[in-house]
Amino acid sequence: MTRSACLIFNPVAGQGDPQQQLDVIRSILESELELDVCLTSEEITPEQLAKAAIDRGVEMVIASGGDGTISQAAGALIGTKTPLGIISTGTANAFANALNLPTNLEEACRAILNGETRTLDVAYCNQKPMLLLAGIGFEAETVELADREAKNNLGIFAYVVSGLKQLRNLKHFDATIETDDKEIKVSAAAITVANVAPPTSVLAQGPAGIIADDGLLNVTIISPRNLVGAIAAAYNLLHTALQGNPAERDDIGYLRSKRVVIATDPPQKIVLDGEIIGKTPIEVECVPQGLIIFAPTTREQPPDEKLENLPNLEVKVKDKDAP
Ligand SMILES: Nc1ncnc2c1ncn2[C@@H]1O[C@H](COP(=O)(O)OP(=O)(O)OP(=O)(O)O)[C@@H](O)[C@H]1O
Repeated sequence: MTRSACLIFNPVAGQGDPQQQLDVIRSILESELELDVCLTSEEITPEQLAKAAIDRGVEMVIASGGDGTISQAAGALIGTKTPLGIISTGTANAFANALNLPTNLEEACRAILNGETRTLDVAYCNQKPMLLLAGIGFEAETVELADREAKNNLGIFAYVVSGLKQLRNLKHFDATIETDDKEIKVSAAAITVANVAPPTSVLAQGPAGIIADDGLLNVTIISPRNLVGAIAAAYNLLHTALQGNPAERDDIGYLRSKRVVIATDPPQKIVLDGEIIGKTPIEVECVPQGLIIFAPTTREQPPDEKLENLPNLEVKVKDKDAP
């Protein structure tokens, strides 16, 4: 019997041609699914559309858009048995990158039709669904500067440009962090609470390995003394994350907890899965194994070497046994 699915499609996410993307998605998915296509608008959220789809009894919900769209659609599925299909067409696509999900349209559609699923932790941040992370301070200011116009003009570099602008404006705040077993007071420029995060979400990379199904949130606290310290801290975080090691500078701290409450003085902006949602305080609670997603279990690893087509290329393979 044909399975029923609701496709929630954000027509303004990312920089691609939405009509062409929708045509490709439909042509693949409609071969095997009874597909109900719902477009998001500024007023109609992915969460509302996903809730209505569940009420209609669909067997799966598929979200196509950026991290904001995917996170909000997932919100309606937390704690249900309805799986989420993910087609990333956004600017950063951090969720797909963190979980090694396909970011190519055709591959993403095939992964959904294959039907292999995986169960992940999710969280609620101030009652809103969180798949990736909540950023306080620096990251929120950076995301706010990278508005739709900047993303349309610069793509992913909109975040880099606004991050560099924001560095010149680095401000510290006092924070109180309450975890399952501690209350911590600290001065910081950025605090990130992550469920999952790709290595490019540098400010989340304090601990080694952010595990998507360990039932815990990862908190990274960054307190650089000045601009040079901030750049050095960001470099250290990226470098250690790519090597799978924890950060090791005195101005970076990290811890894990199932629930975290953070208050700041003065109040700081919060970015939740790519969208500004207001100001501190925040309360984040992990929902272990709260979401089922379609995910290929065996994906081809990307090659770790590419040299072909470089100008004047000559490659000589060394004899390992030679002295
Ligand atoms: N039809 C629409 N017209 C205008 N805005 C929309 C529409 N549908 C959704 N939105 C807005 O899109 C935003 C979510 O975008 P989303 O995160 O999916 O993509 P993105 O910003 O390109 O990607 P990323 O999160 O990777 O940077 C929300 O702020 C939402 O209000």
